Amino acid sequence: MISSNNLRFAYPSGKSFTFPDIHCDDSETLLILGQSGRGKTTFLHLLALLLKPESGRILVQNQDVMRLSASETVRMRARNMGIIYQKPHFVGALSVLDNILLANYLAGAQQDMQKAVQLATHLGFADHLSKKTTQLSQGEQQRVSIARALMNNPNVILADEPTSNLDDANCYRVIELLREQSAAIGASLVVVTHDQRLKDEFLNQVLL
Ligand SMILES: Nc1ncnc2c1ncn2[C@@H]1O[C@H](COP(=O)(O)OP(=O)(O)OP(=O)(O)O)[C@@H](O)[C@H]1O
Repeated sequence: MISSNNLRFAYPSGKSFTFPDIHCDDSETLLILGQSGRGKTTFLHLLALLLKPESGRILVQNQDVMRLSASETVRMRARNMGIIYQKPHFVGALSVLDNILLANYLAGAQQDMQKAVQLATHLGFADHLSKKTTQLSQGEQQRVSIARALMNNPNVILADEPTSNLDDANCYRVIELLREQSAAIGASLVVVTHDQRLKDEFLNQVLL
């Protein structure tokens, strides 16, 4: 589960935000909708513990993560959170497979080749595992991002605009995969987006 209360944040430039409280239980989904510039990525980066709020509280698996030290925060993120960034941030020199296995390495876990191949097969890019990520289409890269985010069976999956550059067919396919995969491991799935196509796809929604 993940929840936030009274989160406030300000960039050094002065732009400041007060975010609505959210709560997403294990196996539940939450859509955070907002137009461009409303602070969706900022909110997701706060939930992902990549930014520190001015005030407020974030609970992950009922643990107050604001109390963690810097190294505990890094460990908590790597082991318990699967993050699908707006831009995938792959390591260009590595193969698709090694980019996925990197998630295990960063979490200090054993590399699970079998799981990587299983996910790639399920997500439909097993034929591309030895390619470089730049050789893949945007839709394929999005699916690689999802596989990477799932490698450590996270408690929480956070996805930033996972469908924004995809055509309708790929948009619904990616959302279905995200929902299906997070349900399979009992994770909370939080999606931030401006993509109005997702409005009817999620029961729980918050507007920014
Ligand atoms: N590092 C930063 N320093 C200063 N201001 C920033 C920084 N990052 C974002 N902002 C500002 O904060 C506001 C919200 O940005 P954010 O990326 O969170 O919005 P968003 O809703 O995700 O937008 P989009 O849908 O266009 O990606 C914008 O006005 C942006 O210019």
